[in-house]
Amino acid sequence: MLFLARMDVIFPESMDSATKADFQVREKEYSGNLQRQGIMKGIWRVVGEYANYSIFDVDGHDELHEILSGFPMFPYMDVKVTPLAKHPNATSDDFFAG
Ligand SMILES: O=C(O)CC1=CCC(=O)O1
Repeated sequence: MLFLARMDVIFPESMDSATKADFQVREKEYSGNLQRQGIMKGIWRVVGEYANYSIFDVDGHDELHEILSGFPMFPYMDVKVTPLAKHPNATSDDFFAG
């Protein structure tokens, strides 16, 4: 099942830059592992915002929740999830093949 997630990162103003940098390193590692496993199909920056759109291919809601809540930045993220179904006019089955 495919899901589109928008993640907005909101760090508290009081958080120092070293702590932010540490979150970014750990986030990249966690995210990279998911991408290498094919669970996270892609991630895009929202232009001009500290936010991203990502696509996840998971078995269901519980797995997605577990994955999202495992992101190191999860406590500082506002996450909105949209379930995706195949569009009848889609010319490619790529995302649905796996
Ligand atoms: O958008 C960001 O920088 C935060 C983030 C969430 C998942 C990821 O890889 O980065």
